[in-house]
Amino acid sequence: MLAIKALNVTKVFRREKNDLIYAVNNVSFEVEEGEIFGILGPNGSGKSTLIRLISTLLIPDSGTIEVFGKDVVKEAHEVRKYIHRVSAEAGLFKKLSAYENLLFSAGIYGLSKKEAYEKINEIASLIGLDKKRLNDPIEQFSRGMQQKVSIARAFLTQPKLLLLDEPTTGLDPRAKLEVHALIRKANKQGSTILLSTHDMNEAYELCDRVMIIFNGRIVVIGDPKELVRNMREKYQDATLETVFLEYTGYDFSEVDVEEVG
Ligand SMILES: Nc1ncnc2c1ncn2[C@@H]1O[C@H](COP(=O)(O)OP(=O)(O)OP(=O)(O)O)[C@@H](O)[C@H]1O
Repeated sequence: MLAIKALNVTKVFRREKNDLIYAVNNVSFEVEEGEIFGILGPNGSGKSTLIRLISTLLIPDSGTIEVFGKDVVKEAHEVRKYIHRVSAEAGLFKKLSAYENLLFSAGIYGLSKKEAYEKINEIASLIGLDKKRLNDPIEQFSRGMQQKVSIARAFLTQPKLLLLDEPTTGLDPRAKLEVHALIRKANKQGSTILLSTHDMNEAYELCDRVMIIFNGRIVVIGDPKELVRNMREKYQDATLETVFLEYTGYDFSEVDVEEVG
């Protein structure tokens, strides 16, 4: 079964009267159930907009998106049962402790208090969240720690589709690896994963397929290892970063570096 089927999706933002931004421009792609699917693209290329469309937070101007066969506009209520989205703005209650935030979410998802405590402790140790600090209010947490709490929240339940908008931005290298392990674990347990990232190593290691978007349009979709292999025919030491730069039209060899002194 398809986890996501997007067909000719366009989302336009109006800045001023005649100034239109095609944040997502006639995009079609499919994500198979069970995949870890990465969205890559420069700043402002439309990654977050696309994730917000899939998670029913925005309505497309044209085209359709189905999540496990349900239309994100006409059957938004059904779609919301399948998904959980994590984004950079952590969306936590700042005055409440991490525990309280997680218990609150667990309650919404119908976990008993006992189940919730067990789950929270398990996930906290998996992502290296200091247990001693779980009772501190979120506003006293660093950005990375807040990010970890919002990731922990996503793993309290087993969503059919996990939408992770730059889940590891701002995390230290160890925390990144811990989150990667958690993503793999959730995937093994049955969650399909869609994640956006600026970390090419992360995408290369984690994703079954990646999609690079540029100015709201898809420029390439494929297995990252295969994309790199193909690129090595042109550049011997190509990495996914080379693929990214090639497809998004950036060429650093053309940048003049001014020498000072
Ligand atoms: N609510 C909005 N109103 C107006 N323009 C918007 C809105 N949201 C996004 N945009 C514009 O749509 C385009 C795509 O933005 P989006 O946030 O989807 O990019 P992104 O690829 O997620 O970027 P980043 O990597 O910087 O997070 C940008 O030009 C952005 O300014």
